Amino acid sequence: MSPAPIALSCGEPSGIGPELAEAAWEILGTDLPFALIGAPGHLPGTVPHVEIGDISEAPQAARDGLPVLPIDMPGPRVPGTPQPAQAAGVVTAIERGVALAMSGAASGLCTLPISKQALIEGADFAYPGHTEFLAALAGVDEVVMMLASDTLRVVPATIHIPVSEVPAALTPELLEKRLRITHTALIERFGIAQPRIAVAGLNPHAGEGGRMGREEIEMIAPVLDRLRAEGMDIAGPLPADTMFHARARARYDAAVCMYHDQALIPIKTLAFDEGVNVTLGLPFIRTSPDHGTAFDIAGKGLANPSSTLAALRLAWRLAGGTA
Ligand SMILES: NC(=O)C1=CN([C@@H]2O[C@H](COP(=O)(O)OP(=O)(O)OC[C@H]3O[C@@H](n4cnc5c(N)ncnc54)[C@H](O)[C@@H]3O)[C@@H](O)[C@H]2O)C=CC1
Ligand SMILES: NCC(=O)COP(=O)(O)O
Repeated sequence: MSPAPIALSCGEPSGIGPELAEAAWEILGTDLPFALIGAPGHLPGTVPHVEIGDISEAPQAARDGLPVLPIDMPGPRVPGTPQPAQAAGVVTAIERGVALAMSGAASGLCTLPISKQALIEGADFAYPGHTEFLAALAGVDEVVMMLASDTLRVVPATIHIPVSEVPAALTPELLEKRLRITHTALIERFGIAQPRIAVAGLNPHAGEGGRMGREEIEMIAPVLDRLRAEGMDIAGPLPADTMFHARARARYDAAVCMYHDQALIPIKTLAFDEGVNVTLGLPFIRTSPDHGTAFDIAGKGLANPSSTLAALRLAWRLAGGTA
C-alpha cells in the first residue's frame, strides 16, 4: 500500500516557496502525492491548483493541479519583501503539518523555508528555526539537524547559536546525545548497518595536541572513546579543514561537526542543489530543502526546485514510498 501523502508547509510566502511548490507538482504530478498547506492566493499560478479539505484527497486532486490545504493569510504575496502580517499563517501551516504527520494522516512533513526575522516580527516566534519549533511541538527534548546528499551527510552538534557561545554549549552530554541519535538514524532511517561517523574538532588542527585549544582533549575525545567502547565506529576528533575532500569523505557515512557553519559550508558547497535538511529524533519524518527564502530571486522565475524535489523524495522514501 502506498504511504499517506506528504504535507508541504508553505514557508515565507514572499520568498521562493510558492514557486517551488508549483514546480514540484509540475515535475512530480501524481507520482509522489503531497499537499501544500498555505494560502492559495499566494501561488503564482504557473500551474493549476486544487483546494482540498483533507490531505487524503491529495492523490486524486494531483491529477488536476497542485493540491492545497488552504490557510487564511491577510494580504498578497510581495515577492522579495516579507510580510510580518502573514507570519501567524506561516506558523499555522507548520503546526497543521505537524498535526497531520503526528496523526499519520500525512506520512511526513516537508517544510518550505521561513524567514526567521519575519516570524519574530510578526508572530513573536520564539524559536531560531523549524528544528527547535518542531521539537517543541512534538514534545521532544533532543533532536538532530542533518543535511544529507549523495555526496555528504553532516550534523552540526550546536545549531542556531552565536559562534561565541559554541564552546560553552558543547558539553559531553550534548555531543553524546547528538552522536547516539545520528548513529541510530543512520541504521534505522538510512539503512546503514554499521555506520561510520567522523567527528570534527572545534579548534584549528583539532587543537594541535592542546596548543590551539583543549576542547578536543578534555571534552570531545573522552565522549568518542566511550562510544567506541560500546562498538560504534567513530573517527576523530579530526581537523575540520581536511575531513571534507573526496578521499576523506569516502571513509565515513556522516560527519558530526561542532557548529552550524562547520557542517553546512561543506555540504552547501558540494551539493547546494541536492542537499536536504532532515530532522532526526522526531516522532515523524521531517525534511526541507537546504536553502532559505532567496528573497533576491523571488518572483523572478529563477528558483531551482532541485533541493525541494530531493526533500520531498527523501521524505517519501523514508516513509516507505518508492517513487
Ligand atoms: N529551512 C528554512 O526555513 C531556512 C530558512 N532560511 C532563511 O532564509 C533567509 C535567507 O537566507 P540566506 O542566507 O540568504 O540563504 P538563501 O538560501 O535564501 O539564499 C542564498 C543564495 O542562494 C540563492 N538560492 C537559494 N535557494 C535557491 C534556489 N532554490 N534556486 C536558486 N537560487 C537559490 C539565493 O538567491 C541567494 O543568492 C533567512 O531568513 C534564513 O534564516 C535559511 C535556510 C533554511
Ligand atoms: N541553516 C539551516 C537552517 O537554517 C534551517 O533550519 P531549520 O529551519 O530547518 O531549523
